[in-house]
Amino acid sequence: MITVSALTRQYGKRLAVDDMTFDVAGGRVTGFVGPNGAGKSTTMRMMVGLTRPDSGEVRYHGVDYSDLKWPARTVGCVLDARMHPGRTALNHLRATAAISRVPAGRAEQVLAEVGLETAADQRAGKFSLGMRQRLALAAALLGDPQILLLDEPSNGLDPDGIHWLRGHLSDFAARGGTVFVSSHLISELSMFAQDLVVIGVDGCSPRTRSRRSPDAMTSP
Ligand SMILES: Nc1ncnc2c1ncn2[C@@H]1O[C@H](COP(=O)(O)OP(=O)(O)OP(=O)(O)O)[C@@H](O)[C@H]1O
Repeated sequence: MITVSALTRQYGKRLAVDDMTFDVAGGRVTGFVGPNGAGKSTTMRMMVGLTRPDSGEVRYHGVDYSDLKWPARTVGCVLDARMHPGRTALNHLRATAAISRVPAGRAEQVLAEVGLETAADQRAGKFSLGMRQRLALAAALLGDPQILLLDEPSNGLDPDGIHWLRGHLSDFAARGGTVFVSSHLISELSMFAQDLVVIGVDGCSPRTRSRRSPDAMTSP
């Protein structure tokens, strides 16, 4: 369970995230939907300590992210698909594994898990956006986390890739994992998310709500 309480972040005069409160249940896929500029990325970055909130807090089973014993092994993130262009896919994962203190052997496993084993020795700089998204997901899976936070992970994926991603995330949740995945398209999330957090253009909490059934979803 992730609890987001009264998160607020301002950039200059722009209130990017205003008093955002919601929770994310374990063992389910929760979609995070809102239009461009609504504050989804800023919220997700604050959830893993990459952007400092002006106020508010995020707790994972009651524990602050900065106090988690193994943050990278607890929470796997795809917050952007940038990576060192000169590194091969396998070397990128090995380097990430080393930083996260994960056994290097996991690199091959997660590469196969995302269907990139035949591209192991190709440089990431030559990858399509869809392949980079798969590689970013592989990096997020390295630490065998219980929680996945994914910001627009289907960007650049073709229809087969999107179908594969939905299945992969649903399986992850069915095995007890927690998935929090953003999109600006409610139609995309409604295909597989069980819960939904909807935010408006000003990223404010009063328009944030959870739905417990895809059948009940409507456009924000
Ligand atoms: N580093 C930053 N500096 C200044 N303003 C920022 C910064 N990051 C985000 N913003 C602003 O905060 C607001 C929310 O941006 P954010 O990227 O969180 O929205 P989003 O919902 O993820 O949008 P998108 O769907 O387009 O990715 C926007 O107005 C954006 O311009």
